[in-house]
Amino acid sequence: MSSIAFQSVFKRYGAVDAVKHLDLACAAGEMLALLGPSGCGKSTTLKMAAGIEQVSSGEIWFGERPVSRLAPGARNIAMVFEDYALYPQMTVWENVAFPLKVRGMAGQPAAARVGEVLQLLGLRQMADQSVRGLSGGAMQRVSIGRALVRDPEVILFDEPLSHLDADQKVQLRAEIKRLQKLRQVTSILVTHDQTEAIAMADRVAVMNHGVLQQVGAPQDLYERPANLFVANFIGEPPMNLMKAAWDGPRVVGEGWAVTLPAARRAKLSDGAIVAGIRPEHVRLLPPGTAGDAQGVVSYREPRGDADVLTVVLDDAGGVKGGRMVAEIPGPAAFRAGDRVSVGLDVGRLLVFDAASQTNLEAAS
Ligand SMILES: Nc1ncnc2c1ncn2[C@@H]1O[C@H](COP(=O)(O)OP(=O)(O)OP(=O)(O)O)[C@@H](O)[C@H]1O
Repeated sequence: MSSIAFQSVFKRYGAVDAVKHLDLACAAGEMLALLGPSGCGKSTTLKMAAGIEQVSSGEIWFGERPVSRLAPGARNIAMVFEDYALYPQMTVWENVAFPLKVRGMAGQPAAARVGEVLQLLGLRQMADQSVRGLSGGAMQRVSIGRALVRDPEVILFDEPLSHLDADQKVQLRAEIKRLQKLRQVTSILVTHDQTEAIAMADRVAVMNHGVLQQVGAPQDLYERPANLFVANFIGEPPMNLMKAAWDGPRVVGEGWAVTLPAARRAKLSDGAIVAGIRPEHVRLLPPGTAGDAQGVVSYREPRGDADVLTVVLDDAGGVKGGRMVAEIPGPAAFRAGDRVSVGLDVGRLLVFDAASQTNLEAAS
């Protein structure tokens, strides 16, 4: 297995800069997810690794080997596509055996490899079936088998779960992760679905408008987003991001205020800020209880084990109250129209620079 590194990679389509100065590495045996909204450049990045698209400038390395000028066939990669790309007239066995056949591998060694991969994927019983009648999940397992069978250096997964039902998604997500770890195959996964990226990848690279925003372990992105884009993109319901200002050690927002510990405040520069707090770090208390804000519940969305409540804060200090979303264990004691006191977990409050949009503490 080899590592993959994108070194100052740039891709331009006419006037469109699809990927801008990408520096990103995926370690040998790691699964790295490329995550971002439609048009952010994640598919283009994957296609450049595959050799389907050429880089405009920069280099892609597989281990010590520069590959950006190599044809796809010379890169020793396998791809798993969202639409499975199987040969419909062939059986499960024939589809998985195909990459070996085109490389001239036949007889007992090929049969043993195909058999082992089918076993690994729980496809042994279906070996002689045509792939035509299979469920989406089974078809995708066949296509994963076809990718694994020849021990590629790298597997590139392009939205592999996007056509599957919710329960098949969950199953296959775990299956892909298990196989990837078992075989220690370096993998890049492209997805627009944060749940998928977080569940499957060792690290997640978040892109927007062709620019890498942050790369890190899922928990890092969740707890220490580098900027407002990542803060807003990761997490559901999204983080509360609220215009705020400094008043000494106090962060004052629209209808709320908290005091930061002196040591923390001392490290943060002055200037216009945006404060961020995740809904699960907002507490709702009975009205009149001391809190960081007071307000009225405007909307309650039950989510089974948790409820998501939107609170319209009271005006304070001559400033119109803003909105805040809280996620609390369900069923919540509060309903739309109830007055509440709002408590913020100040240790979890993030402070972003309003102009540069960067997390002031992640940057320091
Ligand atoms: N072949 C092409 N010719 C011209 N522009 C392209 C081409 N392929 C992609 N682009 C443009 O490059 C940008 C990045 O596209 P890309 O497909 O990589 O994004 P993406 O994040 O994978 O989005 P999606 O999930 O919708 O595929 C977009 O603005 C897109 O319109």
